[in-house]
Amino acid sequence: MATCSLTGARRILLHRWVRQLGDSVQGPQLMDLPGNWQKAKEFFTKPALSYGQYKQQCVSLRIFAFSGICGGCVLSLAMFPPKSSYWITWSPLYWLSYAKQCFTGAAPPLFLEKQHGAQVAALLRPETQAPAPSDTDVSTVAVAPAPAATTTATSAASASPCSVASSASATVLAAPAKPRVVFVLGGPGAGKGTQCAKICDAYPQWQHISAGDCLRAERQDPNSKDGELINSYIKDGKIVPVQITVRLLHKAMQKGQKEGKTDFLIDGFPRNWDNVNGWEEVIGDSAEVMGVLFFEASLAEMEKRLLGRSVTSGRVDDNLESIRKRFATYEKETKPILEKYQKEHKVFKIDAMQSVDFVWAHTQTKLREVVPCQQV
Ligand SMILES: Nc1ncnc2c1ncn2[C@@H]1O[C@H](COP(=O)(O)OP(=O)(O)O)[C@@H](O)[C@H]1O
Ligand SMILES: Nc1ccn([C@@H]2O[C@H](COP(=O)(O)OP(=O)(O)O)[C@@H](O)[C@H]2O)c(=O)n1
Repeated sequence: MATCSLTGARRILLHRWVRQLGDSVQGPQLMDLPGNWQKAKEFFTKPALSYGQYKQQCVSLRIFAFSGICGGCVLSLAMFPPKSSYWITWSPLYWLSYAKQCFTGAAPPLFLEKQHGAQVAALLRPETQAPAPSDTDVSTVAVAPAPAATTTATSAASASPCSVASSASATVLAAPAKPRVVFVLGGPGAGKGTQCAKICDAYPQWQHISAGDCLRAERQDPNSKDGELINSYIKDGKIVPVQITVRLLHKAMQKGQKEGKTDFLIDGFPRNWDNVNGWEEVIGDSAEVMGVLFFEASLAEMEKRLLGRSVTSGRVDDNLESIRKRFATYEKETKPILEKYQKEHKVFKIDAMQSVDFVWAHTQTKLREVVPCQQV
């Protein structure tokens, strides 16, 4: 009995103590959101008459303030993501496409599919590198005296296609044995040229060669016998016969090599089977095709961009009629080419619908995957 009344007295004391601390608020349960919302609103509309009421209003308001701030932070992170390539690689926005790639086979293979070799002796004596390239054959350039490929590795037989060797005291870095090529594809106006220009600005070993630019330059040449033909093909959004295109690409690569370039972005090529076969015949094994950067954007977005570009480009094909024809050619002829490279695990997709800066960050990440041993 005595114990019982002692417990009762303690309870009353404790209750009073808690009340003085202001913890005895009475109101809706935490999960009663409508009730809490009512109380939270009262914070602004109905001044509290007691401390208990005031505390309850604060507690209710806190629930909405907390979720509002957290929600706002998450939303702003999604809308204005940090410009870091790490974020772009691992952002939840890309999880779905990565999961898809696992099943469609578009992901790059985990293990090497072919053998890569390197002349270790030559690499350890870089001063004995091959002479300057000749005018006629891309394949004659063994090691260009250019900005070297710039990642260190532990072995010359490294999995990467760069020629890299290491010795006990120092690591010798050398340019690749063959010129390395990355094809850049995507619909007209997807932003291929814009991103290629950024790559070349940032990394001097790269050269941007746009098939379209080569053809337009050739068309302007009064001595060219192909000028008229090129003009009519471009106007109609059709693909120019590959003999013409690949000759111009080859010439541009040779010029780039003389200037010390080792890596080439071949933009807008190959656009159909004719292009693929022509490349194989003329360039073939003399260059190493590392992969395809594919800029993916909707037709509506590309049309909008091309119409924007038409204001200043002065291009005969930047008008609605030619644009639609180019889209048709892209859908019919270029997409099957992408499938071919996809089967070879060589396609590296980039979401080109985002802002230029966002696409640029993603491009750098992908370029590192295509050419793993270079400094990008
Ligand atoms: N990510 C982007 N967002 C908005 N506009 C872009 C983006 N990338 C490029 N553009 C613009 O779209 C137009 C087409 O870009 P361009 O790089 O010439 O495309 P492509 O070489 O694929 O035909 C240009 O006017 C360019 O400034
Ligand atoms: N490999 C190629 C690339 C371009 N071209 C022609 O050049 C035009 C312009 O190509 P481009 O790459 O400069 O421009 P976009 O269509 O990418 O904006 C194409 O529409 C084709 O007519 C070609 O015939 N073969």
